[in-house]
Amino acid sequence: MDRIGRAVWPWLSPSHPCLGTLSGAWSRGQRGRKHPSRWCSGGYRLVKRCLREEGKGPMERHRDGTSTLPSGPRVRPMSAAELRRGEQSALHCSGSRTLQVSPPGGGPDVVFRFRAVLDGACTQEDVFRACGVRSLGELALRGFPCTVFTFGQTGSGKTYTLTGPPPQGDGVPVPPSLGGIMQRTFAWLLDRVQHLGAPVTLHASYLEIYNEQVRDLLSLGSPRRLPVRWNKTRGFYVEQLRVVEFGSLGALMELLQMGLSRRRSSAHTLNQASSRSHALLTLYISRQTMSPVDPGNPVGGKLCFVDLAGSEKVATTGSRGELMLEANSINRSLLALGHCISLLLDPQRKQSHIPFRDSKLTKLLADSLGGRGVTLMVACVSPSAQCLPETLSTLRYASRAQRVTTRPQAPKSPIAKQPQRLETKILQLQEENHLLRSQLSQMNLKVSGFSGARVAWAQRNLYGMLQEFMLENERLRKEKSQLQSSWDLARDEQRVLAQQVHELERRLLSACYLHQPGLDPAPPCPCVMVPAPSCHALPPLCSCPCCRFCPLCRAPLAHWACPRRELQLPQMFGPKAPDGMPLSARPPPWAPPCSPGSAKCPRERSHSDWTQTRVLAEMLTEEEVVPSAPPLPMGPPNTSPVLRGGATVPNLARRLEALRDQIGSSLRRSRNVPPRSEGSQSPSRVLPPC
Ligand SMILES: Nc1ncnc2c1ncn2[C@@H]1O[C@H](COP(=O)(O)OP(=O)(O)OP(=O)(O)O)[C@@H](O)[C@H]1O
Repeated sequence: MDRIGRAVWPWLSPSHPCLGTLSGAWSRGQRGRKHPSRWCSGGYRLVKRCLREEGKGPMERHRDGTSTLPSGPRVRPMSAAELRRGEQSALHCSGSRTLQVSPPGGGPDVVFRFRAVLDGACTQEDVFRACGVRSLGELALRGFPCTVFTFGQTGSGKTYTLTGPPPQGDGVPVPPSLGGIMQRTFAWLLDRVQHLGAPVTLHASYLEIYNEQVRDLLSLGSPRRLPVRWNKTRGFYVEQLRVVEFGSLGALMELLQMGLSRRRSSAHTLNQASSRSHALLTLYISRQTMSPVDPGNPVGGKLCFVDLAGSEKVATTGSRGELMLEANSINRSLLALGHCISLLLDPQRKQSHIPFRDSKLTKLLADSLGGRGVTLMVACVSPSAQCLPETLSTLRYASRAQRVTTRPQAPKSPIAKQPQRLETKILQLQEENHLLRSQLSQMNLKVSGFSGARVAWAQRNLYGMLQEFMLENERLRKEKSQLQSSWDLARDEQRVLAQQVHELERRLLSACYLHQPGLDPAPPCPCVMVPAPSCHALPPLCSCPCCRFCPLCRAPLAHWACPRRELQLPQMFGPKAPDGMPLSARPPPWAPPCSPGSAKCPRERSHSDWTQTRVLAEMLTEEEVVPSAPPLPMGPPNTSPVLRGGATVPNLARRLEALRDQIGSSLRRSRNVPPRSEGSQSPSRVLPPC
């Protein structure tokens, strides 16, 4: 279906004075993308709402989600020079949307259909209201990059449409009634900003592209050449371009006048003030949003006005020398621009490479033509029959531009990007779920492929394994409780050893107190020990000083475990101990007393029980324990057993030994016994060798 045929021009009412005449403007938006469904449709809704708020009617929306902006041409009136030369008008308007081109000399008419046309009778205010620049301003305030540019033949009224007539002298401003789209947009924008209720920061830059060189029209000195760069985030941009902040309409107008006065222009046959460069004035709008979702996040939109230099036939304009060089440069860049637009318009080649790098102009307009912004293009044509070829070319472009579909993209804040990340995460999780499900189904298939006997066999095996695990757990639980009880016993023994030390100290004190010279010496100790390797690992039971050393090897004795000891003790106490308990089962004297109600009386424990408990306690504890053996006979003087974990056992045995020495010497002194010499042997100690 022909889109031109079903398109409507919603901006103009039937009673509008422009209808029925030859005038118009057309606009286009950004290029479509390969996957339209992935694009944010908020931009479209926003544009639609903006246009409705403006009372200009909605954009047309197509089934594939794209939309088209209103479009149409504008024709200037015949100039005084053309009228003087007696040139005829070749353009006629038939109806409100049809522009008819009648070649002089009786050739076939060419009919163009647009949504509307604007003729030379339209005032600047009519053009401003009709072309929808205010809607673009609203979009720019919401963060869209928007562009308005005029194109057409030289002398067709591009600069007049944007900025009004050329200034008559230095510093003489254009009368407000003749101000173009730019001045009116500035006034509207600043008025709109004041009523927004949110802080808005405005900046402006102004540059021209002259002979493929970018020059800063707002630079502090003379205009200088600036390079065009590209990076991933900004796209194409002009490096070191001066961007000026402004806060009032007067300041912005001054910037505009400054740029216009610096812009290159020359006179030729068709225009006495012909622009020799493309000029780009950009307003940067930074606005703090009041959105509860993303409060305070600045929205950066921009509104760019592009006044293109006009295409010209050198033969017609009579350009020579520098003018001809400028004309060639202008035509080359316009050709590159036309090529890019053609590719963008062609649905077959829309996805192919667009050669934006062919010229500085297409580089700087790349975002407007193929990015996410909204662009309004005003096609300016001359009614003169002498300019018919250029007029036809411009109208054909305008006609093709109507087929451009727009897909405005709403600006995305960092918070708006969050759902995108979450969406990616969800996709990853879904893939993982899918993988797991497929693995599970494969396992089910394998199990279902088993025969009944195999399934029974597997069940039996699993049951057996389960029983094994349960038994092992039970065994481990028992071992743990045994270890716990052993640990408790070791702690008890620690306490008992400490009590032994305390008892020895008490005896030392009492011996010193009972020291009375003149008493009979005590009988020699009847216990005679035989050194044995096992004896050295056991603590001495008897505190008698004569029992300290083995009579043969002179090593310190641990004689209470020596079997010979029990043979000798009956000489003193008879075959049984005084309490009637066998000696082997007799607990050491430092064993704690029986506590009533205890499960097992410690004094009923056998000697082996005590020994095992002591050794186990040494293995388990890393804390300070009472040593279970006397000092090693052959070791270095300060050698002490080392526990697990590196802790040194406190040499309490040495302390016990010293205490025994002191007790013995005290007793000897009290009984007048001469000190024992190392070599002397008591007669009672003459025993069979061990
Ligand atoms: N709608 C109009 N009403 C009255 N005068 C107009 C209109 N459009 C253009 N003119 C006049 O036509 C002349 C050429 O206009 P203008 O300089 O804007 O053309 P242009 O397309 O910018 O040319 P160039 O490309 O060479 O810069 C100017 O003197 C301007 O005042």
